[in-house]
Amino acid sequence: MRSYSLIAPAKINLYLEIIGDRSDGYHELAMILQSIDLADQIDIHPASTETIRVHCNHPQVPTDNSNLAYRAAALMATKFADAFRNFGGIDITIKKRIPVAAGLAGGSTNAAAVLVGIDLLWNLGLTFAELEELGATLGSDVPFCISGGTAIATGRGEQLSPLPSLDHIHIVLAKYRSLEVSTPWAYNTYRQEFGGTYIRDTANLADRANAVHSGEIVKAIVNKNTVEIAQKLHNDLEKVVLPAYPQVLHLRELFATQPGVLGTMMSGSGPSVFAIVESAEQAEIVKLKIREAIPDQDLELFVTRTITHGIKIAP
Ligand SMILES: C[C@](O)(CO)[C@H](O)COP(=O)(O)OP(=O)(O)OC[C@H]1O[C@@H](n2ccc(N)nc2=O)[C@H](O)[C@@H]1O
Ligand SMILES: Nc1ncnc2c1ncn2[C@@H]1O[C@H](COP(=O)(O)OP(=O)(O)OP(=O)(O)O)[C@@H](O)[C@H]1O
Repeated sequence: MRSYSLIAPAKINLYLEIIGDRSDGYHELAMILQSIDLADQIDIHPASTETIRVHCNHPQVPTDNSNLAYRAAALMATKFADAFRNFGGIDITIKKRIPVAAGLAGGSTNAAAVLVGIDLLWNLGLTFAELEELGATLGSDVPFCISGGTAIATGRGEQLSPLPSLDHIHIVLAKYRSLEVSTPWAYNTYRQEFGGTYIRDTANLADRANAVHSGEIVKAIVNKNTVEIAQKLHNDLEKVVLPAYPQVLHLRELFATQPGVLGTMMSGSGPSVFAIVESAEQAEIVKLKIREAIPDQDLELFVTRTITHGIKIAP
């Protein structure tokens, strides 16, 4: 039986609006998610015994059953128990390049790759819709990570509507290695501070979230107007993360003053911050300028770009 090597790209949030409280404890969201060319590699090998094993080159990533990739494999083993028995175990190796706990969906994209990889390994022939439904049980960002590209995400982030893809928009991305922001903390703090302004009627929640379809940033994406997209970036979670993490606020302000930067925003629940930049050359210059201003090697800097795909087989 063959092995599969998969590319699992990170995502950034071009837009994240918190609409209100849901009865299941999650928040109703209106988001625009975008895949970027910063990716982990996931190798999936068949194993001789009925076990699931995860290996990872990153010390902060657990390899036990708390790893999201492990949980994806366990889900497939339970749902497709006959195939698990017939084909045997699964050995997963994660080559981590995506910064961990960064708001870039690192764990989610690993889980997405495992779902796609096991579907191939066991010849299950699942559709994207079926894989997304399985992915939604693992985490809100997992369904998007499967197909990737550019998409509106509503509900708790799992309801997707594809947008025209944005290729080759130049991005500079920064993250302090030692800084982690917990996603539950970010949402819970937002609820405590801004919960008073929430809409609580369920029908209304979905209507409000769907208003993003006719929003200005979507028009800018449809028109492929990078300058306008950069001006319309938005993330409600900045309201709680920036005041609590002065280093992130500083990064955000530093990016905003660099020549060639069209717009800047925190991604997801942070703490990574990205900037949309005019050209590949400008991106290298911005990266250099940020490094000059913050020589601390704890700050990781990446030049990347938007891409049009999610999980794919490595060339
Ligand atoms: C911040 C984002 O990454 C933006 O894309 C996502 O909203 C979070 O996606 P994720 O990490 O896949 O999130 P999940 O694993 O589903 O949820 C983690 C925690 O975030 C909070 N959460 C998440 C999604 C959502 N719509 N409302 C929430 O309140 C909940 O406290 C939940 O327990
Ligand atoms: N495969 C994995 N890759 C990275 N982290 C993982 C993985 N599985 C579990 N984790 C744990 O999940 C935590 C969050 O890491 P992750 O990189 O997924 O965050 P994130 O990018 O903020 O996710 P999101 O944007 O979906 O909220 C880490 O602290 C780590 O311990």
